[in-house]
Amino acid sequence: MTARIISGAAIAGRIREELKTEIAELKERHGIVPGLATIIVGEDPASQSYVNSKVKACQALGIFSLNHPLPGSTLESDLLALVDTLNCDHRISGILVQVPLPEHIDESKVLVAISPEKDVDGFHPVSVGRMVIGQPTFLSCTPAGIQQLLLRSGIKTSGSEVVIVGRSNIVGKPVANILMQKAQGANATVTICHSATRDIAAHTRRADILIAAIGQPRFITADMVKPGATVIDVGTNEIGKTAEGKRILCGDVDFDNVKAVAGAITPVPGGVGPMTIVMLMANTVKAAKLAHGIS
Ligand SMILES: Nc1nc(=O)c2c([nH]1)NC[C@@H]1CN(c3ccc(C(=O)N[C@@H](CCC(=O)O)C(=O)O)cc3)C=[N+]21
Repeated sequence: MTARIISGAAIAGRIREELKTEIAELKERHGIVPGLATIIVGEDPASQSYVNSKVKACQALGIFSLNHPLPGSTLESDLLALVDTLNCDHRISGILVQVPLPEHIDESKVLVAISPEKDVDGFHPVSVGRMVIGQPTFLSCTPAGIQQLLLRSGIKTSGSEVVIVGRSNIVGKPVANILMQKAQGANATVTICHSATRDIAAHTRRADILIAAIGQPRFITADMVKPGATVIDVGTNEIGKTAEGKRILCGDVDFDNVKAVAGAITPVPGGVGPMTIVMLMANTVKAAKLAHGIS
């Protein structure tokens, strides 16, 4: 058997088309242009490349965007002051501060400084809290993208065994919460594995849906996957550069071998990554509507 490839790139393309229509309507009927502000501190090339993709995605959809690249030596107080300015800027519907931040800046302080109404990343404790108790909120983009991938590929989560490897605040924990939620009928039975889990493979082999968000190239091998399972690969590990200096990416899943066992699998690149970006656009549109009382 060889797995069906779930193309995040294709599904993200369809969501982009839906958003384009919605954005054009907002402009025509209400004179509203959604706006996204991105802040990046320091010069990490991977972070710069993600932020560039976000800015490009905004331009393609008709979302106003402001990027603030700041030097790595930026003071925490200056970053907080910029967030505050953007909180008050009526052109800006959503604010994204790229993480990780340099060591001298307290990430949690910066994330709580973002107004929850503009928290399109869904990292503010208020957004996280609302998500956990199933209230309407901004869902963080990678977990929301995974949910859309499953929904739009016809993969049933209700009653399914979902096993997540990785317990980060930006992927593992939120995706677990979203998929176990009764709201929208997600209703999965969720297990989270991490570095202290005894016998990770014993858990992953039970998964109907296996989500790999570890940050280690090819961590999930074929023997860890139940035949026919759906495998979602959240990893974006840089394993080298081409002769032209382009990054070579590899997921957390040993794709070539796992695809012979799995029923469906997401590739890297072209899987979860493009979904993350399009869900950020969706959250920005949602923030603009909320700010203007349009539902
Ligand atoms: N505040 C904040 N919000 C984030 O959402 C956030 C962040 N910080 N920090 C870093 C992670 C990582 N992340 C990715 C986004 C897109 C791709 C993506 O589009 N990947 C392409 C390949 C891109 C390439 O070729 O470099 C793909 O998988 O097809 C990957 C990773 C968002 N993150």
